[in-house]
Amino acid sequence: MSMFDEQEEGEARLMGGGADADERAVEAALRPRNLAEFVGQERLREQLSLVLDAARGRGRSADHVLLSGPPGLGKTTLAMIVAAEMGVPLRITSGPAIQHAGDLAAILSSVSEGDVLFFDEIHRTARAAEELLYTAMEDFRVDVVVGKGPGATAIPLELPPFTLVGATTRTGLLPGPLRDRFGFTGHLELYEPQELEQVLVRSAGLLGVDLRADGGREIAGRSRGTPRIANRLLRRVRDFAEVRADGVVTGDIARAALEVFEVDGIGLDRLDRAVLTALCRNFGGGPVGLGTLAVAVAEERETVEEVAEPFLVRAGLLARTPRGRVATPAAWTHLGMAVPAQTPFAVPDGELDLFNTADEASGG
Ligand SMILES: Nc1ncnc2c1ncn2[C@@H]1O[C@H](COP(=O)(O)OP(=O)(O)OP(=O)(O)O)[C@@H](O)[C@H]1O
Repeated sequence: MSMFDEQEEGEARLMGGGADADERAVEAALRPRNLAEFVGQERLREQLSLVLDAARGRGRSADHVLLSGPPGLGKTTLAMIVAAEMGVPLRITSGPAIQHAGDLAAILSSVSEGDVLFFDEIHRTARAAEELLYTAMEDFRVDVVVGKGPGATAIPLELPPFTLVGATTRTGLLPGPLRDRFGFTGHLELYEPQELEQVLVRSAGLLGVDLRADGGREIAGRSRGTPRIANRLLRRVRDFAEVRADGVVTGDIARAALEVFEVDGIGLDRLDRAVLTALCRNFGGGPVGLGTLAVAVAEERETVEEVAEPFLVRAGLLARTPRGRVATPAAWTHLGMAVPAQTPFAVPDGELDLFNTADEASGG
């Protein structure tokens, strides 16, 4: 992986495997190019537009921006929009691409005045590089250490002012000093179905798909609050409509297509259902540690936590508690199982963590 890397696919599981280059190209083509085209996230859009207008008015580069939220909600898109709105180039790198402080120093020293540096998965940056980031962000300076041991000297390297746009799925994983160096922090929320319908209408227009209102409603309702998923489902429904029908995407066509692709009525896919099923069937509804749950569904902890859980929590099917993951009665009902007389879903006040992660004491 190069230090400046292309955006990796955060969520390719829907199609059962990595999205190929074509899929990525289509995704790129569907990205909104400016804030006006960006659907939803009203509050964040307003705040960001104020930050950018003010910076433009002062003729300065914008303050550093931190964007957090589950995959596929538009963090990369917003970073691109920040650069476009400021009329400056965008450079892209990511936490995992930076293994050593030197990697980061190389990137920072190649940044020009005003550039926007998009730093994806910033919470995964190596510790040694992180400290370099502190002075780079605050003082536009990096201290490059030359030599080793007692003879080592730090040579300060002045940087031109630039804007760092950091993206993370979990703000809580960022060390305080790093978080504090962002002048503006925005959290992206899962989208409402009506907003996803707007995303779909726009995408259908760009892709030349004949999407009817009921088709859009059906797809939006099964997109787990996520524009990336809405756009992917639209493409799969289009495949189905073209191969098995006349290409028009109606509600019936969308339902039939999504059944083929194993996306259920509320948008849960195979992984979501596997997590719920394991929780209800293997662990009696919990509480169970995240790690144990991840092993039970043969997935990485991060995938369960960052990809499956946010929507399961939002749908009221799963709760994160300090003692572990717990199924709500609705989970059994959704899986078509009888709700046990006593479910573990009796969470003391204040222990229910609906949107953030309470890493359970048991660790899992
Ligand atoms: N608000 C929006 N309006 C319209 N389309 C959107 C919006 N947000 C995201 N999209 C679409 O969803 C796709 C995914 O968005 P993006 O890559 O920006 O998400 P992300 O949050 O950076 O995801 P990850 O964390 O996985 O990198 C893009 O192709 C874009 O077209």
